[in-house]
Amino acid sequence: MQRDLKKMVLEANLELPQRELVTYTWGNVSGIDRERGLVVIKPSGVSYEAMKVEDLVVVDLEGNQIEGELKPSSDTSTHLMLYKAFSSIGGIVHTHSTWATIWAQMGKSIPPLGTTHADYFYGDIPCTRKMKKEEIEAHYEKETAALIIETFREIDPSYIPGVLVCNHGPFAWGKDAKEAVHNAVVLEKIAEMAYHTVSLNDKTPIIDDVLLDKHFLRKHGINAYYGQ
Ligand SMILES: O=C(CO)[C@@H](O)[C@@H](O)COP(=O)(O)O
Repeated sequence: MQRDLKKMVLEANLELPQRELVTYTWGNVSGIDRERGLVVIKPSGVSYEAMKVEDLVVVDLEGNQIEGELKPSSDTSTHLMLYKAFSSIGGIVHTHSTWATIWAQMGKSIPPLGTTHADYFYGDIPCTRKMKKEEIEAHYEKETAALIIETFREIDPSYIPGVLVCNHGPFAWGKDAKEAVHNAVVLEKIAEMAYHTVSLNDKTPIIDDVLLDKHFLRKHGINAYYGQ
């Protein structure tokens, strides 16, 4: 497995505590080598402070362990199903970051209330429906992915690079593990600002489509002109 992919996935995992998106061993980041059909993911339950590149686990898209001595993240099945369903993504992160988890526990999608949101998410950051008892009792991690895929039936994941799993927490993604964590950091900041905005004025207007278009498309559209 390419060492540079492993290095990126390690650095992305280490950024979770650095950005205060996780506590203890919560959360996980993976990255995919689509040419080889292999995924690098964090080992389960290992402290970030002690994590080394050789601790990372490599699995194929069926979940067979290809490299690594440790057990892969307990959320590995969720990551694998999302890679299969969303062909445009190259990295996935799951956290229990405080403000995004508050919205997930409320079971509420985050509406676009400002241009910060519009710069990264082309509309609501959706919250999934509640998971049914029988789904929880089945293969929980696969059912979590199925819930996200169901929520994105009509949504292009490259326009909305994140989701809130009801009663659980956020997942975010990007073209690679580094961008997935960037989107997770932004999702958390948007969740915090939206929470306070709605607390101050629960009738706060969502932004007009024209402003949503302006901000999202100047960064992500075919005629994007943001940055160098
Ligand atoms: O969300 C959860 C559990 O719901 C995970 O973030 C957390 O337990 C981390 O698990 P792993 O260490 O990745 O197996």
